[in-house]
Amino acid sequence: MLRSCLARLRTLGALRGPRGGARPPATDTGPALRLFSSEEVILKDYSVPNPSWSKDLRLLYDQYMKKCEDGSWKRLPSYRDVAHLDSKLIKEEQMPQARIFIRSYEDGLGFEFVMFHNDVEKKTVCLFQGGPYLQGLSGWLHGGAMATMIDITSGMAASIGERIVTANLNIDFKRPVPLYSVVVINSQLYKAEGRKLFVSCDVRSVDGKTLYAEATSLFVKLDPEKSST
Ligand SMILES: CCCCCCCCCC(=O)SCCNC(=O)CCNC(=O)[C@H](O)C(C)(C)COP(=O)(O)OP(=O)(O)OC[C@H]1O[C@@H](n2cnc3c(N)ncnc32)[C@H](O)[C@@H]1OP(=O)(O)O
Repeated sequence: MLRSCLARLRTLGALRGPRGGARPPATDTGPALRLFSSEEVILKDYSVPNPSWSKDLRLLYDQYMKKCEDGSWKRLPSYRDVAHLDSKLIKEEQMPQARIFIRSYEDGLGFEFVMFHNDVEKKTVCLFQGGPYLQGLSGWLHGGAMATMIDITSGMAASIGERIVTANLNIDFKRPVPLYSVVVINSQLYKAEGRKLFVSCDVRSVDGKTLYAEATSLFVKLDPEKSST
């Protein structure tokens, strides 16, 4: 039953959620996507403010929500469980505990972020605050955590709603990122060539003055004719 409902929602695009639009109601848990009124399946959208968000993150969030008002930018909702439900690669009943790892920490401990997408400019911006469980060297964010966020943000710039994978990711780490600080990840699709999507990305401080990292990446659209396993 759930599978058929999800398939229907996928067709309607509902699982990708309300991209942008009206500002979500400010609640402790954030707005939820109710799949069916008759079923207890509610997906919580995590890309809205929670009490762990710093002032910097909230201010930037408000600035980008303003940019959404004319429709040029859309806030991208983010769910904990949707990817595996929405994937044709695995069967959800085989991996009931699977979750998206960047959403698997409790509020404030891991990856706090929200993404905004501009479809005309092919840009995705991620406002990211790294929590204490992402520590690498003392007091700094682990480079792998940064790489994860660069990957996901670049992937969104490459293609929203299509089945793509990262084929190649090159990162120059320029400065260590202090734990708990907010950074702005700017990514842009600059070339599409057949199934290949090329994205550039940089990571900067909130004031834009500090360049933390630069990256380029290649995403490849999965070929439905080929087996991915
Ligand atoms: C909805 C938005 C989602 C946003 C988030 C997305 C982020 C996802 C983050 C991930 O964690 S993805 C998981 C990590 N990545 C993988 O597991 C990918 C594993 N690799 C593969 O599955 C395959 O190698 C791949 C699909 C990338 C390519 O295999 P295919 O057999 O489909 O294609 P093929 O090998 O024919 O390559 C297609 C083109 O890409 C090129 N290519 C593939 N891999 C490349 C590579 N590594 N470097 C450069 N070019 C590469 C390849 O040369 C070729 O170019 P041409 O068309 O010009 O001939």
